Amino acid sequence: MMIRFTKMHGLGNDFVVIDGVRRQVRLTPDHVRFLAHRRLGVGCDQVLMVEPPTDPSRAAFRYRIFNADGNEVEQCGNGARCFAVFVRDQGLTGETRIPVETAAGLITLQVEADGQVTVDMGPPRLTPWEIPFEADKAAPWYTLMVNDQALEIGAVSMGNPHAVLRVDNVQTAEVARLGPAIEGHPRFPRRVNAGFMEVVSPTHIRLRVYERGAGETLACGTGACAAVVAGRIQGLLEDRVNVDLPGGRLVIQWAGREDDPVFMTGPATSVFTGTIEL
Ligand SMILES: N[C@@H](CCC[C@H](N)C(=O)O)C(=O)O
Repeated sequence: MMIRFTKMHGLGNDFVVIDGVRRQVRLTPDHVRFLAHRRLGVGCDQVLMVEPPTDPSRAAFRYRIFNADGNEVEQCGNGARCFAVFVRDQGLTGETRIPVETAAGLITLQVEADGQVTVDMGPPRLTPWEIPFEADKAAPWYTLMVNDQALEIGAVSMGNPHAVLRVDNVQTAEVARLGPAIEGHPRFPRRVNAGFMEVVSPTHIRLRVYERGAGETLACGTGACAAVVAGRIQGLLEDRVNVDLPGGRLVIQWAGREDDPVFMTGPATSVFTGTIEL
């Protein structure tokens, strides 16, 4: 099967985006791994599939997310912004406010006048069973034993699971060593995205994320939201925070109550389009 795709990125977190609205496309895990392969395929951190909604009264689209390892996952913040630009560029909608179904629930995107996209990611989920994370009750931080090392982590779901570790300096953080060990830690039964957060001030953090199923990426939107939520719960951050990732800056806002939605603002870029045989 020959498919058309658009290569996009959000601050360097890159995607192969496929229109599954005009033509039904069924992707297997092997297809995803091939598309994501940086030598044999197109190359990306995630494959995004845009589809018709299951409930047209709530949203015009559903968008699905597949990690480079072939697994389908619940949520992707940078992907959401790229999805919004994709459906407009493809002429699938002329709206600037776009509600969309994801595996983690409905989220709403707003395309701003300057081309940036603000996403209402919904409220964070903090109870351990919702993340999912093995712990007796919700707490601002937990001690996680990793290779005989006790790490203090925050645990947050933004629809997908995140562990957030505070570090003194993101540049020297042991992302390559600790990232895979946290990702596959047995207390996270569905594995986890591992964020390494340096708090510069109450309104500014630096962040690197070792993503579940993709490895370290240049940016992670849900990771930025989770880091701000974890930092705010720990009393370190204010309600509007600039998050500097290796690929650039996101602005994250969270008023701080458990049912308050998290808002993420940042860019989304189209790089090229192509066709590929699956
Ligand atoms: N890059 C994404 C997150 C993609 C999914 C993640 N790797 C997971 O497995 O949950 C983002 O920008 O949020």
